[in-house]
Amino acid sequence: MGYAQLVIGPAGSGKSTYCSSLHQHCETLGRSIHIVNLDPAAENFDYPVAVDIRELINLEDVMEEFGLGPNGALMHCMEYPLYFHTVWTLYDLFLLYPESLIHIIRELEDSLDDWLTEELDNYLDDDYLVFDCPGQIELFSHVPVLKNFVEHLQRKNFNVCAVYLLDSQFITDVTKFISGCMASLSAMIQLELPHVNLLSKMDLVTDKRHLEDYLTPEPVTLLAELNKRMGPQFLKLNKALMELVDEYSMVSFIPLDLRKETSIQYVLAQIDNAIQYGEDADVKIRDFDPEDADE
Ligand SMILES: Nc1nc2c(ncn2[C@@H]2O[C@H](COP(=O)(O)OP(=O)(O)OP(=O)(O)O)[C@@H](O)[C@H]2O)c(=O)[nH]1
Ligand SMILES: [Mg+2]
Repeated sequence: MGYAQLVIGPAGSGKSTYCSSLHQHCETLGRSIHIVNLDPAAENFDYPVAVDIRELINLEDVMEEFGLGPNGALMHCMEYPLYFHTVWTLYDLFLLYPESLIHIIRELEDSLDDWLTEELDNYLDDDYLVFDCPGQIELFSHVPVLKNFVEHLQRKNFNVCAVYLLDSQFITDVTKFISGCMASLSAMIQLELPHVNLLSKMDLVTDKRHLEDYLTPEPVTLLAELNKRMGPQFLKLNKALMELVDEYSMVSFIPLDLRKETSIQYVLAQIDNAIQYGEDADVKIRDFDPEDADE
C-alpha cells in the first residue's frame, strides 16, 4: 500500500512552501517522504524533487509550440488572486482562463498516464508521496486531469488524501473566504477523496479573535457577514450558498503555522489518519502482542 497527499489550492496559497516544510519535518523524524512536482510552470524549489513533471512538459515548450506569449499563462496565474474577489469571480475566472493553460492540461492528460506509469513504478509499497500541484483552479474543479490522475494512483494501490490550502489572508474578507470554500467544495466533489482543508500562513494572522468563525464556519454567521458586505440583490444567492456549505457540512479548516513544529505535526497526523497511514504498522505490532502470545 502506498500513501499520497495531493496538495491543491489557489495560486500562491503556500502549497510549495508547505511541501518543503513537510519534507524538513519528516527528515527530522527520520521518516521518508518524496515530493513530486506537478507544476509545469514551477521555477525553483526548496525541497528535493523526487519526480518532476517539467521533464514531461514545461511552460516554455507550450508557449513555443502554440505561439503564445509569456503574458498568456503566467500573467493570468499571477493575477489570479486579484480576480478572486466575490463569489461571481469564480465564474468569471472560468471565462477568462488563458488558452495556454488549457493546452498544458490537454497535453498532460494525453501523456500523464504513460509518464506516471514509468516514474511512479519506482515508488510502491510503503512509499509516501506528496504531490505539489499547480494553483489553477480548473485542475481540481472541472477538468478531469487530476481526477484521472487520482484514479491512476488508486489503481496502483495508493491511499490518497486531498490537502487543500487556503491563504489565511482570505479570512480578512468574507466574500473571498466563501470563494475559497466553494473551490474547496468543488475539489471535494470532483476528486471524491478524503479531504483536509488547511488555513495556511497563520503567522500572518495577528487578530485571532474571529478565527474560530472561519476554522469551523457557522453558516448563519457567515451569511450575516456576507449580507452585510453585499448588496440586497445577493440575499437569495447568499442564502443558497450558505445552505450548500451547511448541507455538505464538510468545510472546516485546520490552521497551519509553519513556524511551529507542533502545527506541522498535528496537520500531518490528521492527514495520516485520513489515509490510514501507520495503521498497517499497528496491525503488525499487534500481531506480536505478548498478551495474545500468552493465550
Ligand atoms: N508569511 C508566510 N508566507 C508564506 C507561507 N507559505 C508561503 N508563503 C509565501 O507565499 C508565497 C507563495 O508561496 P508558494 O509556496 O510558492 O505558494 P504556491 O501555492 O506553491 O503557489 P503556486 O505554485 O504559484 O500556486 C511565497 O512568497 C511564500 O514565501 C507562510 O506560512 N507564511
Ligand atoms: Mg507552487
